Amino acid sequence: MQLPRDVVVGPDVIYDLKDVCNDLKLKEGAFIVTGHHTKKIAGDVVYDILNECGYDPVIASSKEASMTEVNKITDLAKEANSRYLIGVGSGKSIDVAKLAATQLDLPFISVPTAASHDGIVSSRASIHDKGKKSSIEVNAPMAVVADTSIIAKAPYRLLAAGCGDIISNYTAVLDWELAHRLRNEPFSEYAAALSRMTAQILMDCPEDIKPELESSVRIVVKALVSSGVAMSIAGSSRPASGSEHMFSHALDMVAPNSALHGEQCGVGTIIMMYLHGGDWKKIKECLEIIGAPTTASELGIEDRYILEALLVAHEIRPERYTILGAGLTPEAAEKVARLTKVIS
Ligand SMILES: NC(=O)C1=CN([C@@H]2O[C@H](COP(=O)(O)OP(=O)(O)OC[C@H]3O[C@@H](n4cnc5c(N)ncnc54)[C@H](OP(=O)(O)O)[C@@H]3O)[C@@H](O)[C@H]2O)C=CC1
Ligand SMILES: O=C(CO)COP(=O)(O)O
Ligand SMILES: [Zn+2]
Repeated sequence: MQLPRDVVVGPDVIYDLKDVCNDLKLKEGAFIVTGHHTKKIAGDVVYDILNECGYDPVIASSKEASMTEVNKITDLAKEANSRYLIGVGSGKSIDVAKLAATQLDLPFISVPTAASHDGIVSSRASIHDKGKKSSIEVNAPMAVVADTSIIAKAPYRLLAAGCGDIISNYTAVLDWELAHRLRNEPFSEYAAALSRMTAQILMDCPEDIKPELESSVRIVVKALVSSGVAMSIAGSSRPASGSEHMFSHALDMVAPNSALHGEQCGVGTIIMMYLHGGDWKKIKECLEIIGAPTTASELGIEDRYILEALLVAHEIRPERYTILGAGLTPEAAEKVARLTKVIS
């Protein structure tokens, strides 16, 4: 099981990065991967911290989570004789750095600027290749440095999306239990309990999640870390990714303008909870209190793409058995989307 060795969460902890690197015996040879917006917000700060230590860092921006970008970063880091990689930014930058580090068999440090999903800590990377997005098993970050002052200043939409990704653990675990019962799929009680408890903590206090509040960011980051740990224990994303994630991955494929990963997973959780016969109204209410989307129009996605995604979601990962089984009929897809008020 791979777990981060250091997880540092709190205000201004970006300035503890030097101590984290020293603790991990990582000094010279840092390669920083950041995003176009997040370079100014945190990438340059990380560069300056390591430069002042005389660690001679290299910094590069990555525009998308694609295999082309991963290979570009891998080549640049190889040329620079880098000894470790640091992903500074949101999901895209972290995934690119994580996979490049794995390809080079080098340590990786995650410095998220937004708490938008549990990829900030997990041993998975979501990468586009030849028109298809795949979730790839990679080395887990050696350390996670989550500066809650920086994350609190990120657009609130990103934090609300992170909550959707956490709440989706409910239906992911229900799907996993179903696959265990019907298909004898290996199941970890411990990973499932941790994942469910993580979602429960958030569901118990949705009103504590508010814009620009450092305490809200802390709740969400800690939950994302727990979700990542649950996936590491399971050795797969099963505890945090079920039918609701398949729906989100399907939306990424069929909708011309997809929304944020966590936003789509939150809406997917409402629908899949209905199919499981669970309390979908509670999920919807909780997302509404947080200020995360609960309808197609709030996602900025036309109703017809929601229906299309529901019809193909079961094909996304045929080996992962879920409540979607062999797929919904068009009538059933429309019924569930209307009853849950996701489409009108
Ligand atoms: N590895 C895993 O397990 C998982 C990976 N993913 C993947 O992650 C990606 C989505 O990540 P997500 O974070 O939702 O979205 P993005 O990575 O697309 O980031 C959204 C935007 O927010 C910006 N941003 C980030 N932090 C700040 C900040 N502090 N202030 C202002 N702007 C900010 C980013 O800027 P910039 O342009 O600088 O990046 C970017 O433009 C997808 O590729 C998805 O597949 C999703 C779930 C799990
Ligand atoms: O997003 C994830 C968990 O929240 C990762 O899951 P996937 O394996 O579906 O990419
Ligand atoms: Zn997710």
